[in-house]
Amino acid sequence: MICWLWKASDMTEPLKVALLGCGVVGSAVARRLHDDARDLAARVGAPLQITGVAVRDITRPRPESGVDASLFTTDAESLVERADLVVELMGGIEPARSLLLRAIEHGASVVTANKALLGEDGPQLFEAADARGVDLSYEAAVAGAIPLLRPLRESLAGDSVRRVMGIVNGTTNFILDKMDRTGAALDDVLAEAQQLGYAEADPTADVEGYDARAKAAILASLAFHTRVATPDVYCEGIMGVTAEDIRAARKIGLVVKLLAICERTDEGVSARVHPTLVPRSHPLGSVREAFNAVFVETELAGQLMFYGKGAGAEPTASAVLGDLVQAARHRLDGGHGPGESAYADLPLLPIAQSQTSYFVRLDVLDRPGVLAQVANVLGEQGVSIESMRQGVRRSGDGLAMLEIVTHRASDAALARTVDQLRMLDDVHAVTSVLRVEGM
Ligand SMILES: NC(=O)C1=CN([C@@H]2O[C@H](COP(=O)(O)OP(=O)(O)OC[C@H]3O[C@@H](n4cnc5c(N)ncnc54)[C@H](O)[C@@H]3O)[C@@H](O)[C@H]2O)C=CC1
Ligand SMILES: N[C@@H](CC=O)C(=O)O
Ligand code: NA
Repeated sequence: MICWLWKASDMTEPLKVALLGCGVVGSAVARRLHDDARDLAARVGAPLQITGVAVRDITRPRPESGVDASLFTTDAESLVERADLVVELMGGIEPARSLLLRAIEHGASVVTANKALLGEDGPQLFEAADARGVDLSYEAAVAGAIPLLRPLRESLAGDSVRRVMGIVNGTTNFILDKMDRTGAALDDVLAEAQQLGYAEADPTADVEGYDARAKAAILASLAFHTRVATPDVYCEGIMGVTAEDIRAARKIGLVVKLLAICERTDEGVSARVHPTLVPRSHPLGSVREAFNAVFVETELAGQLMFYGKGAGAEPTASAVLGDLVQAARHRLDGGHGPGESAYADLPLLPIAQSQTSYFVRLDVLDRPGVLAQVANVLGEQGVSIESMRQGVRRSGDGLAMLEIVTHRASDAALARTVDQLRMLDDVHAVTSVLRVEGM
């Protein structure tokens, strides 16, 4: 027999929850608030009552959300003024920012999954939440369901993070993984990712790396106690990754992943997002489909790995609801969680100072002395060669293909090297330059 410890008489007044947006994630959150109301109330100590859901069109039926049609409204402003807890799942910058600020001003704790907004305007929102003494929580904004931000904010608060490196965009991982396994074209795979609900409404944010860039800004800010905004993050998306790059990488045991890499060195902190080659044997190399995985390296804990679903309605709803329950508990206790921590204020380093290995592919004239010329250019720039391999092109055009993997070098040295290689008469084209990590 199931014995419920919770009784209606134990409960305080319901906490009023306003939901902003009822799309992929919003409707999954609403559905769980409805279906799991009893459990959630027992965990919080008070029922969570949806008092309204802001949508653009109240006439559209949304049976999947389980929300009573009378609760849909287009008047988001007055909805947030009456709420104890506001969950923003509209996405975009405006009106999400104004609505969250308005909610905070009226004393509500807020939960959001909106990395675009946090990456752009996190400090303004944090300052408002700190000043009002309310929670601003956003676990779903980075790596969806994976508990990652709370560990960085709370569990690792006594440690020093040196590096955060991972796959934080499910759509691009889905695309790159599918291209790797099937040789399919990027556009076909993207359409599938959109159908599965992984891609942003405008998938440019995924494929150009902007989504991962905003997440990298959030991660670097939390990890290094330093404000890092989206424009501070170097960003290259996956649109330039060709089937040929993927095939060439496969031949030498590497796989292409879009990585967000946040590092702390003696000089400062850096954050970058770019397609990266990693060994197939590396834990990030075996992350499939839309899964996310993030490595965190700290001084005391050493290496930690976080893995799970970074996108999709229900996984994202899990993180949103976790934040909501925590904010509701704080509300009942009269306290709030940690606010922004940016005390370290470390210098932000340009991409030119980043150190990594590189994979460079060239089409060269197939004649004696070419290898020596190429090796000479790398040597002059202080870029050391890890391996060099020559392949034959099938086209019979007198060209050979040269693939070089370097040891770690600065981005600036590599850029100079590529410029010099392009100037050699025997180099027909530099067809690919990709960074390599985890070797
Ligand atoms: N879909 C996913 O897997 C994940 C999404 N997120 C984030 O969650 C948020 C929501 O994403 P989705 O649910 O996927 O987007 P969506 O596009 O499915 O849903 C957003 C909803 O908000 C509504 N909306 C937009 N502006 C509005 C306004 N001014 N007033 C009323 N309603 C408005 C839209 O009509 C739409 O129904 C975004 O910030 C996104 O970045 C975060 C992690 C994963
Ligand atoms: N479009 C994003 C959704 C989650 O943030 C992704 O693909 O990871
Ligand atoms: Na998360």
